[in-house]
Formats: sequence, structure tokens, C-alpha cells
Amino acid sequence: MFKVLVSDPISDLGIQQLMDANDVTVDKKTGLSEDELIAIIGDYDGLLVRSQTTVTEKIIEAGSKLKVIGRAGVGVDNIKLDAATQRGVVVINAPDGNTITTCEHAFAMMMALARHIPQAYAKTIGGTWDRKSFLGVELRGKTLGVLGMGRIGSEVAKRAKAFGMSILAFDPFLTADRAEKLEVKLASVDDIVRNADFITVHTPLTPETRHIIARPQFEVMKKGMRIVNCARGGIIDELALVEAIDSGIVAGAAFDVFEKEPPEADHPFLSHPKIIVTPHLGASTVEAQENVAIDVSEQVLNILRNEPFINAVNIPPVAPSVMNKLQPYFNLGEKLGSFATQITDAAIREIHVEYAGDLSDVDTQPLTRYIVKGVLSRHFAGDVNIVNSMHLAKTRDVNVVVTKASKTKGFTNLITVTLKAEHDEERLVAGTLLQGYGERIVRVNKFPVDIAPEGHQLVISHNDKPGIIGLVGTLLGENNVNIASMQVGRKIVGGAAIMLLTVDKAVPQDVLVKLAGLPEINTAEEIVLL
Ligand SMILES: NC(=O)c1ccc[n+]([C@@H]2O[C@H](COP(=O)([O-])OP(=O)(O)OC[C@H]3O[C@@H](n4cnc5c(N)ncnc54)[C@H](O)[C@@H]3O)[C@@H](O)[C@H]2O)c1
Ligand SMILES: O=C(O)[C@H](O)COP(=O)(O)O
Repeated sequence: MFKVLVSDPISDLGIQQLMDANDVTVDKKTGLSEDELIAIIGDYDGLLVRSQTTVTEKIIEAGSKLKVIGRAGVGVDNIKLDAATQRGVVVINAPDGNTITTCEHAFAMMMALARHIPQAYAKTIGGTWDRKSFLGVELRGKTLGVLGMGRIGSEVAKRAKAFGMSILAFDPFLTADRAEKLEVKLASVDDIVRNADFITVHTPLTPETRHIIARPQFEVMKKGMRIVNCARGGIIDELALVEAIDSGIVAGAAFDVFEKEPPEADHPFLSHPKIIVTPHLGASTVEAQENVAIDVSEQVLNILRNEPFINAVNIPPVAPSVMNKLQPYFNLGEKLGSFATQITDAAIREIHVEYAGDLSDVDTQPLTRYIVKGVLSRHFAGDVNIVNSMHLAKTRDVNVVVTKASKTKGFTNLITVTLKAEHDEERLVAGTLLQGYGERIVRVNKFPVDIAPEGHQLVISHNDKPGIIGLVGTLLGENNVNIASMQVGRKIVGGAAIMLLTVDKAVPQDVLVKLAGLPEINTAEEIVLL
């Protein structure tokens, strides 16, 4: 039974699927401190949060059973991603569910700003009928600068078009083609700050976007411009903004997010007549909260059940069509990695993977993670998984090199794993997925073979002489080790050869020593592929 902790208020309807699952129990405990979370997280396989819970390194470390952290929303800046990756915990988010809701909030903020709605409301309900102080501006005909043209930024731009605004947009990934389709003009940050009547930001908070609008930008802005932040606190320098408003450059600002949330009671935004604020409500609609909770619950279930999942933020994203194509190879890839590492004695320096045939034109990154997991599992036991395998390889100075080849010498697909180790040791295993036959290992070092990668295998290198197979069979028989299948591979008659035997159980160490001592046998190793 899996246990999932929900530590922020998340829509009940959205997590119904989790609560109904008969292999999952869900506990809802909101408002816990870091220490309180540390004390209980060890019991849980999954953690579901919004933005209130800060998932620190200490919490992740204490989560000894933790497999997944689900963020019911977009931003994962409240989750210590490095720590999760190092411990092999998948972090997933729900990137699409609150796009429209947040876009609408940003638009509502822009309109409220243009027409002083919160200030006018406050005065009116306070008993003052003031029709002079709140002269607004139209959106029509104005220039809107959008920083960040991802999901939310693009939707804001669409709506702004409908209001008759012209749009200047900046995003490092915005192509001329896409800008044309969205009917926006590509611009630099500098163009935007100099020419926009309104600016709205829709980027994540990164070292690059932190204070992307600060004093130097305010100094060159159009007098009377207005600015909106419904993305992340810190993208706009808060103190520089207050200065810019007080000096008459900026006419007003609307903020849903703050550098520190909640802000201190004496935060200058909270008492400024030209700044309107909401308490991080961008994603707070019934629809968005249901959407994100449904999306994240579905993926958490997939991860707990070891099924394919999407939206992992600490694993590179892969299109579902690519994932479908790769999935049948995951088991084979991991077994090839495991086989290769078990026949390698020295310290591994490089994992070289060649994908050939059908796999040569696919984004094989996820498959490489399985192969690297297979290679490292022997040394890291249960601590390695597809989230942390590449990271662990890097921390151990193991280089992972991937190459592609379109030709496969007779196979429609071929994965070749070569381990380069110290003292010039090099070991190679190749495998394929054969239509109708499943997974096969088709080459070990220089020898062509054909075996299923499963169970206990003996790899015996010997000289190709008559009678050797008989000697091996007799010795194993005498020691009660049953042979399920056998393969012999050689390059030339009478030369070096390899014998691969699938046996029904583990081969005792003393039997391996006796095997290696038989005439014409050079080495005898047991490989376990369970
Ligand atoms: N207020 C809220 O409640 C709320 C709700 C949802 C999302 N958000 C926040 O809104 C932001 C945008 O969300 P989204 O779903 O559109 O994300 P997204 O990933 O779809 O879009 C972000 C865009 O920012 C761009 N970007 C990155 N660095 C940039 C830079 N230096 N300059 C310009 N553009 C840059 C990216 O290329 C990307 O296109 C995120 O910070 C998210 O956390 C806030
Ligand atoms: O990044 C997000 O999805 C938003 O900031 C929403 O955060 P919330 O889930 O705490 O409302």
C-alpha cells in the first residue's frame, strides 16, 4: 500500500482518483512546519503540494521512502529540485491546468489597474462618492510588453489583441514564425521597457529573470506606464518600482506575487495608493484547482505504480509519441547495462551507447537513463533510478557518450553498450528487440550470440577445442546446477570462444572457481539479470 501526504489545500475533487485507488492511502495535513514534515515524511511514498509548502533538502532527505513529489500547479521554486534528483525522487508538476485562469487574473489586474477599481471600491464602500480621483486609461491603442511568451504570456497576448492593443514580446524561445502567428512583434527587453504603456511578466524566476526590470529599466521607461506581475516575486525589483512610482515614471502597478510571501506587514506595496495587490491568487479558480489536482494525481499514481508518466521537471521532457516508441526497450536497455557492468572488473570511466536502426532517429535520452541505471545499479544498489542515474554517473566521473548509426547489420534495431574501464579494459554487450521473440542479447564482446537476457547466466571464455562443453556440463551436473539453455560463440575455428549458459539457480562461488580451473577455460563469471 502506498502512502501519499497532501500538505497544502488541494481540490478534493481533483485528488478523488488518488483517494479511490485501492493501493493508495491519502493523508491531508496542511500548514505543517519543516520540523513537523521531517518527523512524518519517512512514512510516505508521495508528497502533494501547491506553493505554500517549502520542500527543503532536509525534508527530502528524511523522506526515505519518497518516490514522487507532485506540484499541483506550475512553479516548482518551492521544491529543492537538486536534492530530489540526487535522491532519485521524481518531481512532477501540472503545467497546463492553470494557464487560462492565471492569464485571466493577469488581465483582470491590468484592467483594475487601468481603471483604479480596487481604490475606487474601497472609497465607495467607505462612504465617499469620489468621481474625480479615478480617471483611468483605455487599453485600446496601447502597447503591451510581454516578457515570457510561454503558456500564460501567449494567452495574455491573444486577449490583449482582442482589446485593440499592439504587443511587443520577448522570450528567448520565441521564433519569428511563432511571433507572426501570435500577431506579436518580437522585441528586446530594452525595446519593451522604452516603448510599452503596459508591461506584464510571465517568466519563471531564474538568475536571468531576477530583477529583469529594475532601476536601470525604470529610468528609461515611458512616463505613465503601468506594470503587472502575476508570475513570480523578484522578477521586478520591488523597491525600484516604488521609487519609479513615487518619481512619477510609473503610473501604477498590480502584483499577485512577492519576493517574500506573505509579505511583511510594513511592505511598501501594502500601503501604496498606486499599487494594487492580491495574495498569489493567479491560479485560484475552481476550474484550475480541479485541473491541476487531477493532472498531478494521475501522474503520481503512474509513478507509484511504475507506469509511464509525464511532466517530470527533473527529467527532460519527452513527447508521448516518443515515449511509446521507447518504452518496449527500457527493460532491455537496463539489462544490457547490468550485463555489461557485471563482466567489467576495473573502474568504469565511460559508458558508450550506440543506438542503431529504428532507434537512430528517436530522442533516446530516457532509454539512456535506463541503461546507465543498469550499469550503476551494481554499485549503488537500490539508490539508483532513472531520475538520478545520469547525475550519479557525473558525480563519479563516468562519462556517458551516445552515438547513433542508421545501419544495424541485419537487425531492425540494435543497442550496443560498451564500457570503457581503467587499465584499457573494454567490455561490450549488444541487444535487440526481435519481432515475435522479444529481447535478445546478440553480441558479447567480439562474439555473436543469441540469448534472452534473463535469470542466472554463466559467461565462460575458453579456447575452441573439442570436449570443453562436455566438461562444463558434467561439472555443473555434478554440482546440481541445471542448464536451461546454452550458446557458444566464436570468431574462428579453434580460436578464442565464449560460452553463455542460462542456469536455473545461482552458481556457488566454489563451482565458479572449479569451472575457471578446467582445461582450456580462461574465465567463468556469473551474471544475474533478474
Ligand atoms: N500567480 C500565480 O498564481 C501563477 C499561476 C501559474 C503560473 N505562475 C507563474 O507564471 C510563470 C509563467 O508560467 P507559464 O505556465 O506560462 O510557464 P511557461 O514555462 O509556459 O512560460 C515561461 C516562459 O518564460 C520564458 N523565459 C524564460 N526565461 C526568460 C527570460 N530571461 N526572458 C524572457 N522570457 C523568458 C520561457 O522561454 C517560457 O516561454 C511561471 O513563473 C509560473 O510559476 C503564476
Ligand atoms: O506556479 C503556480 O502554479 C502558481 O504560482 C500557483 O500557485 P498555487 O498553487 O499556490 O496557487
